[in-house]
Amino acid sequence: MADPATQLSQWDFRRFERSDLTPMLQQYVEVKAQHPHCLLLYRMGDFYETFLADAEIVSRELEIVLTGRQAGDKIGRIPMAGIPHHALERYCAQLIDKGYAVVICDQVESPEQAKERARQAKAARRSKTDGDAPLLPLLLEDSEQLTWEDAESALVRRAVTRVLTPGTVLEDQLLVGRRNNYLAALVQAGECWGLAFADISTGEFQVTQLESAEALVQELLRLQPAEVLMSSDAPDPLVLLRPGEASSERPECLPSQFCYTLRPRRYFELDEARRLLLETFGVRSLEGFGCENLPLAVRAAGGLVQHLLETQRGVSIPLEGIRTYTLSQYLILDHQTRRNLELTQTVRDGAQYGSLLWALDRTRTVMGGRALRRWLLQPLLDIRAIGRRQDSVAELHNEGLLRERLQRILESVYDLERLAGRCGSGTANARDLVALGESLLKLPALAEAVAASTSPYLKALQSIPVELERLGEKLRRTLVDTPPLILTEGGLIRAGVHPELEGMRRQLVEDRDWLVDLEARERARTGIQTLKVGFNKAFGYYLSISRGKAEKAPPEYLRKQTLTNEERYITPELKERETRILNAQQQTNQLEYEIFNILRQEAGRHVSALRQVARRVAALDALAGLAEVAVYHDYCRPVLGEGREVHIEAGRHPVIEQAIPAGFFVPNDARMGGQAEPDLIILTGPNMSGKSSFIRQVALIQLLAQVGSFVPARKAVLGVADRIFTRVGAVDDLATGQSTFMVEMTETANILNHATPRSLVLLDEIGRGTATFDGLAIAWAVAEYLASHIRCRTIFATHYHELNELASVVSGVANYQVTVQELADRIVFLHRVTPGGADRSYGIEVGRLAGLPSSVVARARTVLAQVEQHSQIAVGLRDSNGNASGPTAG
Ligand SMILES: Nc1ncnc2c1ncn2[C@@H]1O[C@H](COP(=O)(O)OP(=O)(O)OP(=O)(O)O)[C@@H](O)[C@H]1O
Repeated sequence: MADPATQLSQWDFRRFERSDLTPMLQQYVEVKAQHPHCLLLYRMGDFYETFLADAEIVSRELEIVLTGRQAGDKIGRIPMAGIPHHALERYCAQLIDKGYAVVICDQVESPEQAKERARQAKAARRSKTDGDAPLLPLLLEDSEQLTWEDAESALVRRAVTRVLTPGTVLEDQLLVGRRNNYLAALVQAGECWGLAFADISTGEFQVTQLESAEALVQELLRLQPAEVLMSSDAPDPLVLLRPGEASSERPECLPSQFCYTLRPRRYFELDEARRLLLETFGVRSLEGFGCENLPLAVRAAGGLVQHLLETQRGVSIPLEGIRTYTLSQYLILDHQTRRNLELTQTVRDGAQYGSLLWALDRTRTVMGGRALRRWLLQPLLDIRAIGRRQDSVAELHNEGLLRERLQRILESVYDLERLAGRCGSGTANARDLVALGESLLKLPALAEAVAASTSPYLKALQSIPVELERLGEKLRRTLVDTPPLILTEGGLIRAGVHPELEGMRRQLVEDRDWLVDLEARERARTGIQTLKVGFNKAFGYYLSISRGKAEKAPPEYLRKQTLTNEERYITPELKERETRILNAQQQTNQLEYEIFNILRQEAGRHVSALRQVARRVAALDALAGLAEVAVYHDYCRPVLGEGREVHIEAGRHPVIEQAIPAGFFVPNDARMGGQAEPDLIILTGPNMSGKSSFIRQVALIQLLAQVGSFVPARKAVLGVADRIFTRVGAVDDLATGQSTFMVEMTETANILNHATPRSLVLLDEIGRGTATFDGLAIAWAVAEYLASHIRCRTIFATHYHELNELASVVSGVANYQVTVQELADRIVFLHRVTPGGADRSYGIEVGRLAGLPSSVVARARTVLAQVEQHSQIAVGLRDSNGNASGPTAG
């Protein structure tokens, strides 16, 4: 059998005999052994150090210098890389972003405490043994010579204080403000899956059960979780599969682009999961959460909570109750559709600029930004819920001054949702509490502004819980405006807040004044005008006299240090005062920290109320932004009904119209799905005329309407759609090794298998990825199937003009074209959609515009003329009388 040790990398910690390592590295390896798959950041003074293989990874990933450290006589130097403690969050953010889990091991006592402990231990040993133990040849953390045993006990005690995995971070710097950070957990049983996901920074926690791996993958792609937990036979320590990492543990159906964490199966057992959930939420049954009878969902949720317990290390689990949902509550958008419609990022470069979110996001708070993003990715089906959002957009649209007033207030509201979470988990720092206080103090102004409002989302903010106002006031009253980040060095609490603190501070001032006076007193007494009082870390306060005057130093001055130009002295009186000052300073800092802690706990007790208000503020912000866009870009309120019609008058593409100069966008109508109207539109037109833009525009208007937004049109009456499907463009899916055409056909098959009469289907150039005749044949058959079998509303953009024949064969099909104007030497794109079919593509014209050499353009024209002359494609679909033949009945 292969020796497992030989498979370990050169610097794997498991290769080393612990007793060969220095005491400090033994301590390190002990901690590392409990977290073998995580990067261990080990606090040493002002640095977090990494050693061995971790050091190599960290230095490579963070581009920091790889140094070395002596690890013991037998081992020699080992790799080491460190980051300054104040930059911890920034560097952790980078590591987590790259899919690593990071364990923070902190010093839990000061070096002085450790030394004192060691001295006592040494004294105790001395009194027990006769002779001295052999002395260590090197000087360790102290100037005293120590034995190995002493050195071990002199080691500063350290403990793991945090385990950071991509889905369990709470720190501001580790999160993206305008995006949720989801931790997901999966449980599989046959075809079915349980899915739980939570954003622990905002407290959101949802569960569902899904009937196929395909549905699960679509949900994962919507959520884009930072980390996915999976039950496995893996051992207890965390095993993280970084994005793209191959592993037999991950079922093939799951996309490799996420970071997966393997957890033992017992975390996901039903009884254990249920028990943990009941205990965590302090309830007697899961019925209130709606998941009592959804065992897979419960198991996933239990595994998720168990993971949090392990990574949060005693920090209370900052989750609200569980919300159970089903996919059928929302408009279903598959991943391809969200991608094709460029809802949150563009296909070309993945940027937000140029996406629908970019065009619509006028939010003033990051939580408003998160809400809008969620809404766009998950539009609604319930007309009443949509109506509530529309009513609020309408009020904010009509009341411009009110909207502007609200938005001005929102500009100074911080991320209440996440601040609340950090208070609840006890991880908030003083700046967080100041931001929380400032934000809370804005709420009364919001409430006052909406006092007379009538729409639901505005009315929800009319009354602010009085305890939150009081909390805001208290925070402002107690904390200084810009407190330091470090909580234990004072400077947090305002003057005049706490009588005991005041007394201590007064005493400190008096003692310091005594020092200032001391300088004058001693100068007068000794007659040395250059005498000064100074301070340094090594030996505290001292009196300094220039070398020339040193002989005049009084006898009670004890020389402590000689420098080139000065002598430094101490006196018993000075030392006594110094001890007093340092003790007083420490006690003051400690008291400040205690006052801060009590305040933080008090804020933490309001976490639920804070989050509820935060969610309302976020929704108001998102709606105000939608209203602003509606005003500035002249959107209308769509009328939504239970019917199937898509009636859009003078519709525009919300993104393109903002990207091109004002007034250049040509509005177009769309009418389908109503009485005596087509269900399927065949849209032809030259290249570059605007076919793709038109079909996307129809989809986006439908989607925006179901988000509750106004839409870019003069008028819109729309039936609620259950799904929107798009099949657009041709992109190789290199990741899964599928060809362009295979991807196209897979997506088309998905549409044909899942579309219903209530769906809206947008197809762009089906069949283009294969030989012309095959492509045309497939396009024809697909269009025919959609029109005559599924009868969903479809727009089918194509260059196959032959498809225009379909309208005369199948009822409910109509032809539209995007028109161009043909001038003597060029064509002008009118971007106007009109009834009728185009018979030319002007592809060669577009090639000429794009700069093809003129000889190639001329040759293409000749070839086209010949091909057209001999083409019989459409003829084959006609019967002997010249009529188009219909689909076979079936
Ligand atoms: N209604 C419109 N008003 C103004 N400009 C438009 C309009 N529709 C489209 N455009 C502009 O025309 C360009 C081409 O549009 P689009 O890509 O939709 O054409 P297409 O007909 O799908 O072309 P192809 O067949 O080559 O894919 C777009 O980049 C857009 O800027």
